[in-house]
Amino acid sequence: MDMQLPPHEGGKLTVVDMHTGGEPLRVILSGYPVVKGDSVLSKRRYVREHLDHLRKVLMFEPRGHYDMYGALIVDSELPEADLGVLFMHNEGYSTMCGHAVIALGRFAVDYKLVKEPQSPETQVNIHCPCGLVKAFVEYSEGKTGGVRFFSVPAFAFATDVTVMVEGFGDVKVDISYGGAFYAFVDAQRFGLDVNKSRTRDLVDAATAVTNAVKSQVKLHHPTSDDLAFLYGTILTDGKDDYSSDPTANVCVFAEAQVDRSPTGSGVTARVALQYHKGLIQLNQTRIFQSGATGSQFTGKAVEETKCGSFKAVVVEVAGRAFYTGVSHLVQESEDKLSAGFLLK
Ligand SMILES: O=C(O)[C@H]1NCC[C@@H]1O
Repeated sequence: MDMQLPPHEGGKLTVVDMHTGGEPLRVILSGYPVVKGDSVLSKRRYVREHLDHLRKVLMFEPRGHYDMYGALIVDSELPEADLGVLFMHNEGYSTMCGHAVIALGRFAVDYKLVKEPQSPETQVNIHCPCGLVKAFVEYSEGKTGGVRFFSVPAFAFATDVTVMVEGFGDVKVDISYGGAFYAFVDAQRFGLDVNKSRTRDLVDAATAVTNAVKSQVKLHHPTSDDLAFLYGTILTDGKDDYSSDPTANVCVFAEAQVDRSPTGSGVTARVALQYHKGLIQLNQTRIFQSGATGSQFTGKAVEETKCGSFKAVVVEVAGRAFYTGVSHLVQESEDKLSAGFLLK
């Protein structure tokens, strides 16, 4: 059978699809216009202002879905970076994405974005909007495997902040930064269990918290205003004291989007919070499990540092990504739904 598409007009984008712990990553291979801007952060602003229609083509139905996630590889202004990246999701463009870094580490080695791969690990420096993230990709006999990465400086922004959450009253939240800002709350506060409750109930509670924090707490980041926004809320099982057992969480980010993975930037922020509270020591590894799929990442604080006046830590996160396919996405000019749509 002929596997070519019949003749058609309109744009064509080629993508490689992957997943990390169940969370999708659609890596754009070709067909995306040149992104203007002299820094990764200014490129992020450029795509938001000029090319947002392509995010909808790539992320939304009928080619994607409500919870789709994407990565656009761009040039970086940092000499030590092997690649720059912009992340995209159902609402816009994030500043950090750990599950994507784990997938992109493999992708960069497999698609030869780094010079000579080294065994047992190949280093890939990925310039994310939040800063330079160093990833180490297992590499043996021509095959890539698991990936660990070192985060940008991560810090507890505020703990035990009381916010008024619609439908739930006063709720105490912690706010922490792991390349993006998250609010953290024990799911028990809402009578929920991150491993067992219906996803819809977890989403409703987390979204109410996100809305409350966004309207009641002013965030700031020492290096850039572009980083000073709340990306989402992470509901946890409350098991923050050190244990060799896994601790579970569910991350609801962007426009009520649910992460299937344990959330790399969320693990980073949660480790920074646990370290700040004296619940874990440097180099004590914890296992973080997704309440959504049961997939796991490990995380540990490896070094104390500073971010502006905040006491911060560098966090190492590790996980594994897999390829799921390669696709040519086309837009037929007569297709009225071609621009993309979402069902809420
Ligand atoms: O792993 C992460 O950090 C990301 N996954 C989706 C939401 C976050 O950006």
